[in-house]
Amino acid sequence: MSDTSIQARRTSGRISAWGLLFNNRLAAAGFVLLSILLIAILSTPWLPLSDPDATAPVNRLLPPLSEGHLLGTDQLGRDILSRLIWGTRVSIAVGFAATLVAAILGSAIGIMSGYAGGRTDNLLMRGIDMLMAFPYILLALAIVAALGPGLMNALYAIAIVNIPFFARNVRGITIGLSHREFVDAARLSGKGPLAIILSEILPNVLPVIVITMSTTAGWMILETAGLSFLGLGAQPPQADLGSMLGEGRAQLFTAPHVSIVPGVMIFLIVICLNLLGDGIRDVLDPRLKSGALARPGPVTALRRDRHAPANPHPDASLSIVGLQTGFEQRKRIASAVKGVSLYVRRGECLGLIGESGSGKSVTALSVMGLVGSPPGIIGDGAIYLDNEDVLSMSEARLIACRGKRVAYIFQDPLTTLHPMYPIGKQVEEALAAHQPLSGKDLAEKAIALLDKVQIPEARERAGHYPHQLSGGQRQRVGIAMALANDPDVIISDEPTTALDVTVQAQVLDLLAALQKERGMALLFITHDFAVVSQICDRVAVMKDGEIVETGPTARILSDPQHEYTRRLIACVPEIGDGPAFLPRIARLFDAGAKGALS
Ligand SMILES: Nc1ncnc2c1ncn2[C@@H]1O[C@H](COP(=O)(O)OP(=O)(O)OP(=O)(O)O)[C@@H](O)[C@H]1O
Repeated sequence: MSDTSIQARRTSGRISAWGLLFNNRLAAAGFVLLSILLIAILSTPWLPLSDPDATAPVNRLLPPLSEGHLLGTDQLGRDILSRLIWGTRVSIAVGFAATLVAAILGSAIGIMSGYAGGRTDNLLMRGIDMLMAFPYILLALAIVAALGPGLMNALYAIAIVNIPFFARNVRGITIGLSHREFVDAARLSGKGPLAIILSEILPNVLPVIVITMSTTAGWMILETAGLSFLGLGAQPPQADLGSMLGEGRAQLFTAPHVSIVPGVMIFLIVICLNLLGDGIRDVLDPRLKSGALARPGPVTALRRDRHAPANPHPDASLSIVGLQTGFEQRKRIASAVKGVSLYVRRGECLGLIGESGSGKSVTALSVMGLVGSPPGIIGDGAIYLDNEDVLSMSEARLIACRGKRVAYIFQDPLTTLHPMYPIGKQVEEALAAHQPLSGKDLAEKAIALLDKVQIPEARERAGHYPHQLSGGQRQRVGIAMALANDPDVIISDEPTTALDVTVQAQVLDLLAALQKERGMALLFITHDFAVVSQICDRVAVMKDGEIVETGPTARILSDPQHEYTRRLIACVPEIGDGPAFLPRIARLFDAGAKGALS
């Protein structure tokens, strides 16, 4: 099934959500078992069960499978099956109600606290801290002791002790959300705090609340059973799973079934809820489903039947031949790179240009096995570094090549630099990964590198954190880290896209100068022909996972052969274009679309 059809089915309604849920077999098993249980407890009044509270001393402690008593009887001769089903009904109702109360109150406190901040946050969170300062079961006992034993009071106690859990979770997420741009945009549009909370914050925290509820409901049922077990919840003769367990305790050795039966039921309910909770989390978080949050393997997975074509450019620093990389989606593989071949020689800069989603980054990441697996997989082709087949290297050797023979510079250094370490330390780390340096030598070399990439007052700046630098300076740090081990190949993935034009020009000049000075091969990914013309010797144009045209930059610019290349070049505005620029682009793309349809 394709990406879009999963997405379409997901947004079109419940079928896709059910499909995703049932894709997780354990969650599906939990769902089916729980549904059977819910149907049984909802139809309890109409089931042919004997009175759960009717005692019959002559029939006391009958074993399971006795006549008329499928699960036997307890110490007062009451039918265990009947008490079990009535008791499960009570336990689930109390557990779910407590979960709902805790979720509503806890989430409301969390959202208010996280959104308002300041004194409100302080006040609410100190209250929550006080609740958390007691061991929760002691707190529940104290609440029941104050309110008096009984199921309703047990429900209040369990709900209250679980409020902090929801409040803390939701507050953390709300703090993150309330500083996001879409919330600022809502403020600017004139929405009040309540409207922002309801329309912007709540929809974003709701999946987290539902996930937390589904994973804590089992706990709440256990806690309710615990209070009843201690005689503080359900009061005789009413049955719930905890009180049945407590009553069976005295017969644990003479008639173990009296306590084993409710014990097994508690176990089943809790395990089913937890499995279902995992499934719900998968449904609500598409990243989990696609494996994007799974811990990726150290190198991209390779298809076993991959065939490695010979290297047509053995003299090139980097040569990619017929590379195919895709992403596993359920039972099929969605191709992102479909047989790409390119090469870069020493001292040369190759521009890889194409529109968003054409597969440039996946091609670049495939070189060092950095496409996350799952779901990424290299299906075919070969990658040669100085004529050595990278995809046949051992995992350890490939990892050792990262940063040493091939280094990357990414688009947004604010996301790739560690926010908690000074930049000097981060450059030192890049150096120490491949060089036996330490102490002062390491620090001096890091400062020299920062100086090399023209960070002003490098010695002082080395102690600064990424957030204290401008975008251009951060990208210079990224370049310094890439240069740290004198790699043969640098792959830079849209390194200037996040920068304004003047800083972009400075960073490009720096990169070009360093590349020529050190004789490195540079694979420069961009979607901007203006940038290509400034820095690249040759250019490869990529569209829909394939290279459609390649050649020297000057030739491609003056005489593009492919329609798509022409359109990309036309996207570069020229001085004097004026208002005619946008209609010209629109006409070109209309013509392209018609061509594609005909
Ligand atoms: N983890 C993933 N799972 C599934 N598909 C993915 C994943 N990562 C990338 N893709 C798909 O691979 C294709 C190529 O993506 P890629 O990031 O290489 O594009 P790009 O040309 O670098 O675009 P941009 O210029 O926007 O960065 C896209 O269709 C994208 O949806």
